[in-house]
This record gives sequence, C-alpha cells and structure tokens, in this order.
Amino acid sequence: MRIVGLTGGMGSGKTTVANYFKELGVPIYIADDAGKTLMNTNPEVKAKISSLFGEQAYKDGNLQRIYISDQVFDSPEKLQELNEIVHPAVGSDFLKWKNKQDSSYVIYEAAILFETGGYKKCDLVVLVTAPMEERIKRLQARDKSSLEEIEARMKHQWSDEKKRKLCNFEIINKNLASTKEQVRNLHEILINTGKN
Ligand SMILES: CC(C)(COP(=O)(O)OP(=O)(O)OC[C@H]1O[C@@H](n2cnc3c(N)ncnc32)[C@H](O)[C@@H]1O)[C@@H](O)C(=O)NCCC(=O)NCCS
Ligand SMILES: Nc1ncnc2c1ncn2[C@@H]1O[C@H](COP(=O)(O)OP(=O)(O)OP(=O)(O)O)[C@@H](O)[C@H]1O
Repeated sequence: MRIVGLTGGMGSGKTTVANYFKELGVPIYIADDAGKTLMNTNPEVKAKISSLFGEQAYKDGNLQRIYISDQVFDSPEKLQELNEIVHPAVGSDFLKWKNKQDSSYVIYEAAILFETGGYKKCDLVVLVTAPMEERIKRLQARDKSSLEEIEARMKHQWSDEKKRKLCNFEIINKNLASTKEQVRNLHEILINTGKN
C-alpha cells in the first residue's frame, strides 16, 4: 500500500482536496487532527506538554490551543520542542491506522510535511497551492484570524517554490470545479501506477 503525502501551506486548501479524495473512497489520515487528539488523550504526550508549558496548557483536561499558539508561534525553540513531542506520537499512530486500511494507497495530510522531513516516509507527495492573497483571504474568512496571526504561522513554513522542488504532483486550487477535476485525474494516475 502506497503512502501519498498531501501538503500545502496554511489555507492552500489541503483539507478541501483531502475531502475530494475521500469522496473517491481513499482513506485519509489528517495529521493536524490526529496531533490535537493525541495532545488531549495520550497520557505521555500530555505529561510532556504540561511539563514544557506549565499547568495552563490544560484546562479540565483539554488542551488550551490559543495559549499554546501564543507560546510557540513567536518562539522557534518552543515550537521545535512541541513538534518533538507531537510528531513521533503522530508517526506511530499513523502506522497503526495504516495497518487497518485496505486500499491501493492512503493519504497522509500534513501542513508541514516537508519542514518535518515526514515526506521521506511517503512514496510520493502531492502539493496543494493557491495564490498567497487568496490563502490569506480564505483564512481570514474561515478563522477570523488577523494578518499578524496568519503571518506568525506562515513564517515557520517553507515557500511554495521550495516545496515544489520536492513534490511529485501539484494541485492548483483556484476554483473548486477545476480542483475536483485535478483530484479525479490524479486519483486515476495513482491507481494505475500503483498496479503491479
Ligand atoms: C499550536 C496548536 C495547538 C494550535 O492549534 P490550532 O487549532 O490553532 O491550529 P491547527 O493545529 O488547526 O493548525 C492550523 C494551521 O497552522 C499551521 N501550523 C500548525 N502547527 C504548525 C507547526 N508546528 N509549524 C508551522 N505551522 C503550523 C498549519 O498551517 C496548520 O494547518 C497546534 O497547531 C499544534 O499543536 N501544533 C504543533 C504540533 C504540530 O505540528 N501539529 C501539526 C502536525 S502533527
Ligand atoms: N478553491 C477555493 N475557493 C474558495 N474557497 C476555498 C477554496 N479552497 C478552499 N477554500 C476555503 O478556504 C478555507 C481554507 O481551506 P482548507 O481548510 O481546505 O485549507 P487548509 O490548507 O487545510 O488550511 P490549514 O492549513 O489552515 O488547515 C476553507 O474555509 C475552505 O472552504
């Protein structure tokens, strides 16, 4: 079973694209969601996060995402420490999940697949791109976040130019009909090239 990495900068449309693959019956693992679940449920991960960020990291057992975001996105060292707690836990959770799937390929969706080196564990990688002004507009509409908050996260992510050099396929997410068509075409390619 091949592992197809799906990545793209913040607001590029990864989840939108992942949902189109899901409609075609492809099993999807969303690393950002899994990370959040593990941060709320895995006792070892919770203990490490509490010792790194203090008592305020959890309230009634729930991760305080805004508090953590404020701590990490202005501090590369803190972000790296958090990543070092969360990413290995996500990696092993993914392998357990993958072993339960029955499909010619699965999708591993992660915002920072290249930045973490996670792409090396994938058989191939699909990059989702969209013009920066569009991405910012979409994020402001979706999350009501400020430009400063968006930029604080984006500065920890590679540029599309850098990612493009390492990806196998690119989906350009401008209008949704064309994006869906690109996903359908790519799915055919992935199914056909996966046959022995
Ligand atoms: C700091 C946290 C709690 C903020 O949660 P929040 O719900 O606000 O954001 P969410 O996780 O949905 O991320 C939204 C977007 O922010 C960007 N982002 C998230 N984590 C990172 C990171 N470590 N580095 C760079 N950008 C990031 C991505 O574009 C992502 O799609 C959360 O992002 C987190 O735990 N991040 C560190 C762990 C991680 O890397 N998770 C993602 C892959 S497993
Ligand atoms: N082609 C498009 N046209 C208009 N809106 C879009 C398009 N693609 C995605 N969107 C909207 O833009 C927002 C961001 O898309 P999505 O959540 O798929 O991006 P993402 O890359 O997963 O974001 P993040 O990195 O923040 O998790 C969503 O509200 C989505 O509905």
